[in-house]
Amino acid sequence: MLIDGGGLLLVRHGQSVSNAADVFTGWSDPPLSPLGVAQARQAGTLLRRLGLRPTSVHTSLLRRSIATAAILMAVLGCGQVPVYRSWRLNERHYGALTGRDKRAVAAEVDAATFRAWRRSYATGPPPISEPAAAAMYADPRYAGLSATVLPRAESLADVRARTVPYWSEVLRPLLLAGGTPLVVGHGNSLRALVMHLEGLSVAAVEQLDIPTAVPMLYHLDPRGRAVTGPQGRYLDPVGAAEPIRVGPGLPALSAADRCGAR
Ligand SMILES: O=C(O)[C@H](O)COP(=O)(O)O
Repeated sequence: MLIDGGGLLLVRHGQSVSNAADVFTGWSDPPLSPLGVAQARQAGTLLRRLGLRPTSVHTSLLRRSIATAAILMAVLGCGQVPVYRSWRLNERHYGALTGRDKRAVAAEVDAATFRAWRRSYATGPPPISEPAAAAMYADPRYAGLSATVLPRAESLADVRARTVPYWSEVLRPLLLAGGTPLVVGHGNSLRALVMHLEGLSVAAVEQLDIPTAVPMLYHLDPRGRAVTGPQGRYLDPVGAAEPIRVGPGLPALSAADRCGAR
């Protein structure tokens, strides 16, 4: 099956070593796990089979996003396209939970608090300490940013406030110009974007989990609103429903599956 035209492609990075270890990750910066690398390749293979060619790539400042984008684009073999990195696409800042084992945290607090920290719209986790924040933001990648945009913890509402401008000021204009921007984001930065694009209620977004490395595609309708195609939110709905996606998934590409072949 090939999909005509382009659109906005969103994909969560492949599994990181912290995801594999069930550790709160947020703005910490672990690499992809071997499974995450395989998932990124699989996502690239799917886009290639569907004939979808990103015209620009948008990542967070975190290497699991940057590496997933690089692997995926290498599989696509579409040559060089502009690549943009933005703190606005970073994962939700998990505050004092960053680096902590999720099961250990779950054992310390009641289930409602644990769920609120992970999935609620308005409640953020407890903030990271001042020294831990200072150490995190000493990293050169954050050097050009004002202290006012560097969080110590974020709710999903906070994440929405920083991701929606990236949609309206960067992604939407690219779509209107006929481009196919690819965003490689994170579980919660993508929940926030999907909430905005689909007009989800707070109750609906609190139920939403975004799987690793399953591409989503949105088009603009004649009124300029983001809509999904007939396949729904995910280009691989079966893969999206699997608790953990494991390769090989799709068969190897043949020479006929060259970038842009119809
Ligand atoms: O930052 C993290 O720990 C993950 O990217 C998302 O974790 P969550 O599913 O607990 O929000």
